[in-house]
Order: sequence, then structure tokens, then C-alpha cells
Amino acid sequence: MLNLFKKWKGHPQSGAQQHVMKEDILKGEIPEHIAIIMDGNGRWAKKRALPRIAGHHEGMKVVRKITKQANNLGVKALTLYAFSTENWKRPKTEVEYIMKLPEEFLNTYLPELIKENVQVRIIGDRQKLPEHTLRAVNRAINDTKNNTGLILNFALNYGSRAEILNAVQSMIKDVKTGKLAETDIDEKLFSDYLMTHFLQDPDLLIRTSGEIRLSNFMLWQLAYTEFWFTDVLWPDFSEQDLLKAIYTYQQRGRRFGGI
Ligand SMILES: CC(C)Oc1ccc(CN(CCC(N)=O)C(=O)c2cnn(Cc3ccccc3)c2-c2ccc3sccc3c2)cc1
Repeated sequence: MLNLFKKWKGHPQSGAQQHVMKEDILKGEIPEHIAIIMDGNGRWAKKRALPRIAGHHEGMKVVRKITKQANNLGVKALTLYAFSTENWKRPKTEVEYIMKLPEEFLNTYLPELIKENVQVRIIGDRQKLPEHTLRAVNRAINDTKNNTGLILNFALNYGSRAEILNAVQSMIKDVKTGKLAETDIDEKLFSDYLMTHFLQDPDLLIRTSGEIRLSNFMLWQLAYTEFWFTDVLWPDFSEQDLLKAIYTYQQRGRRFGGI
């Protein structure tokens, strides 16, 4: 009976329930690469009887807030994946809005990202972006390429199985042309053929809005990554949520397959 009244404290393995201080986590190991599957914009808007694009706009502001915080905490790389199942169900107006969002984000925040020494990168098929989006993205990548702070990496039109197949096909081609010897093929070399070749594997994966799935995201790279799931919807994701995720990561000694 008592259980009925026990306050729902989120997934039991999600660790910290109480307030986490920045000072607390700075004493521990800061995850060098954090990957986030940003989910929940639509539901956030629906809960507030707002149009769905309001959720995406709010979600974009959270991207800036969490980028700033991760950079301040000394995180080396932040990979963001906007997972959306209802791509095909989306009304045309919403898709058009979403495609404009990257430009709005960059026009608004690129000067700040440059000031904060953030390096903007993209994984996925950039060519599929509309011309105006592609121009803004290429400018951001070019204007931040010499920055040495946080790598802010966006996964767009990204699918992990396609990425793995593409790597296999490239390696077969290189073996055929003699550029690569079969005996040279090991896990390290395989990673060099992936779109994420410029990054180390994520130390911590965060997924919001209560979905507990990988959704074809970084399947190879997440082999030893700690997962932190939260019911919080992306537009509601706070700095305290990021601190909780990092705190929980620090509490779980990582095994890398060892004991
Ligand atoms: C350098 C960076 C700013 O440029 C890009 C960044 C992303 C993409 C890919 N992209 C948008 C277009 C597409 N679908 O390809 C998505 O992944 C996508 C799908 N839904 N949402 C809304 C959403 C917004 C916020 C949080 C989750 C979803 C987004 C999305 C994702 C992150 C951010 S951050 C500023 C805008 C924005 C839009 C292309 C270029």
C-alpha cells in the first residue's frame, strides 16, 4: 500500500534525487564526450496547448543553455541528435519551420559560440539540407574550425546502421585498391571510417522524454557508454538535470568490460 504513495523519483538507476551542486561534480571525473538524444518537443507543446513549433523553438534555446553549461564544466564534446519519429507525419509547415531553425540558432548564437571558443561540427548527410540552411551551417563550421573549446556536434539525417555499412563499403574499396591491407583491419581502424572519426566514443548518453531506446543512434560508438534516461521533456531539460546525469555517471564506476 505504502508504495502507492512513494513519490515517483524517476528511473531508479538514474541516481541523484536531491539537488546536485556544480562544486560536487567538479571533484569527480567530467565525462569528456556527452551524447544527447533530444526528445519531447512535440509533447511539451501539446501539454501547454501550444503549436508544436513552439516546442522546437523552446528546444533550440535549451541547446544553447546546455552547450554553454557543458563548455563551462570542461566537457570536450557534446553530440546532439534531434530524434523525431513523426518525420513523415509532420505537417509541411512544421518541417519548413524546423529547417529554418538552424539558421535562426546560428544567426542568434554564433557570435556567442565563437566568443566561448566552441567548435561547431556536423555528422550526417549535410547535402540533404536546404541551400539556405547549408550556407549557414558551412559558415558556422568554417568560422569555428580553429576553436579549441567544446566540440558542438550535430547529428543530422544520421542513421547508425547506414554509417556502419558505409564504413564497410569504403574499407572494401580501399582493400581492393591496395590502400588498405585486410590484416590492418581492427576496431580502431574501423572507427576511423565512421563519421565520428574525429571524436572519442561518448562517455555518457542522455535521452529525454522517457523513451528508452537507441533509435539507430551511434550503435558502434556507444558500446561502453553509460546511459542516463529521464522523463523530462527536452524543452524542460535544465542545468540541474545535466548535473544529475553527470553525478550519476560519476557514481557508477565504469567497467569497459572488466570486473
Ligand atoms: C549547426 C546547427 C545549428 O545546424 C543544424 C542543426 C540541426 C540540423 C538538423 N536538424 C534540423 C533540420 C533537419 N531535420 O535536418 C535537426 O536535427 C532537427 C530536427 N528537429 N529539430 C528541432 C529541434 C530543436 C531543438 C532540439 C531538438 C529538436 C532539429 C534541430 C536540432 C537542433 C538544432 S540547434 C538549432 C536548430 C536545431 C534544429 C541541421 C543543422
